[in-house]
Amino acid sequence: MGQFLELYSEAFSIAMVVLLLCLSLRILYSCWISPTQRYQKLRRNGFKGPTPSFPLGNSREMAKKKGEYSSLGSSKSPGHDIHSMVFPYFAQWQKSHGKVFIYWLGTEPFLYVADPEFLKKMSGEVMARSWGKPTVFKNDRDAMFGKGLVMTEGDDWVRHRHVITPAFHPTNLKVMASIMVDSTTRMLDKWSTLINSGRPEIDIEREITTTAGEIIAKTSCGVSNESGRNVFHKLRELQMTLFQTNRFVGVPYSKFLCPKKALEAKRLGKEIDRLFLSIITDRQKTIKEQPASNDLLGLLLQGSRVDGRPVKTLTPRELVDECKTFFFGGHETTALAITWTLLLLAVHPDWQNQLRDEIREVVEDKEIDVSKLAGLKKMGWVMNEVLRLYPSAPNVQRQARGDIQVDGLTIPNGTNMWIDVVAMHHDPALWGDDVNEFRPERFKDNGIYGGCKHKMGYVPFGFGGRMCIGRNLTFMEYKIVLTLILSKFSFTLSPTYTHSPSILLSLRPQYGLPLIVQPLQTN
Ligand code: HEM
Repeated sequence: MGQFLELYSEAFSIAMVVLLLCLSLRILYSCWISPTQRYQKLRRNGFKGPTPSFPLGNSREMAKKKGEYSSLGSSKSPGHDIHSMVFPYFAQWQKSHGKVFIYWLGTEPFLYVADPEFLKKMSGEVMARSWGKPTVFKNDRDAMFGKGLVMTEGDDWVRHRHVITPAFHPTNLKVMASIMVDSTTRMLDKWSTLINSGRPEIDIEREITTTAGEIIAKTSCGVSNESGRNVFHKLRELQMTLFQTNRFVGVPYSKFLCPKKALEAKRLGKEIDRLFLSIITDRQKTIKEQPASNDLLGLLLQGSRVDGRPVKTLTPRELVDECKTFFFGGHETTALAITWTLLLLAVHPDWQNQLRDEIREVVEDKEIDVSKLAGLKKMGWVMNEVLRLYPSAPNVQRQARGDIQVDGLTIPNGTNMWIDVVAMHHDPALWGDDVNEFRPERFKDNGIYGGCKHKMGYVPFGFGGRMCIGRNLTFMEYKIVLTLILSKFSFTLSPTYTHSPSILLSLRPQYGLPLIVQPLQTN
């Protein structure tokens, strides 16, 4: 017996040593050998960039530059030259390495691209289904997007996009207009009450974000007030948890460096999944009895039934991820586009008046008729110009799923891409000397490219086959919300506003947007 125990403990010790050795080799490989090999391959291919240190890559330098900006960057008056405010490290590196270079988040190489011609050639080499999304972000944001459309790849992406695209058809979106009108009207009634009680200063960012959250809760999966608010709060909490202490993206095993954050994100993610799953199963149960509902989830559920029988499309688990994707991707981006618009209109009262005149002409003081929204041309230019100066989605990401050739250079398989939308939208070489001025009329005769010298230089909704699927929903919501606000109120910038655009996944005003709001004088 004693001999057996001795043999057993010897075998156990050997197994432990082998296990530790394997673990150390694995850590050594992921932290050192693999990144060094990739670094050398990129350099051999002619890609330069700031020198990384392992295992943090360039993250420390980025955090330092960001910190320097935070102590200097904000100002009282809104200047629109924001690239060096939001991405001070990229602005600095561009000076020494040009518009295409490699930088490192932890041990992950990122190809930085702010050159539209390079972007055109690179995207011309790859079909939409063959693009990947950076694995580091997929892992980091799993609780938020799961395997929803934003993060899927290959055949799965084709299937998801194929099933979801019809739901965003303008005919389906039209019936959502009344939800948008109702939610906005409720918000404006609240503004009237605030103004009447002597409080005309309103935090517009918070108001618009809440209303857009309510709109997306109803238009995406038909959830109204209480359950919608619940999901909305949980998603918001999750976003804060994930992005406020986001120092170690790309660093191997960084989950273990911030275990509290990782556990909290997991807990919130599971709670949100449970809420959505119960909404979806309830809807599936009632789909036979109830008439078709017109929200996105209802359309996806109807699409998955032919002659009353289910056909192979999206599973309940996949629908949960899509609902999360619509909910998150759909409300904040649109809310911020409206928020930045109200800032710009507050400092350009001439444009406030021009839009009001246009609304009077096109909508004629009647109830909003969706078919007339296309007639709000100037409002369209304003939206394009706002998304140029303050793109809600400040970057677009990809990952190479095979070697890509561009101008004789090889971008190796696995390289991540970071397309700097803010840089291209603020590049005087593409837009001219007035690049940092608010001039909506630049979109008047120049269509959706606004006179940009290169068609890939204006990409607020991304590019190629993976371009934003929700843009028509945004156009409609933007025009409805703005029409209702401008028809009732005028507004100016509050002296308490501090201009500090910053990134928390989306581009937002760091200290909110306080405006002084007044009811319009009726004649
Ligand atoms: C101002 C509003 C919006 C902006 C600026 C915006 C921006 C973007 C951008 C830049 C992308 C990435 C495109 C690419 O990778 O090339 C994207 C993708 C996506 N957006 Fe939007 N978006 C907005 C509104 C919406 C709305 C309202 C929804 C849905 C309700 C939505 C759902 C999605 C989805 C599902 C994708 C992934 C598409 C795919 O990979 O196939 N977005 N959006």
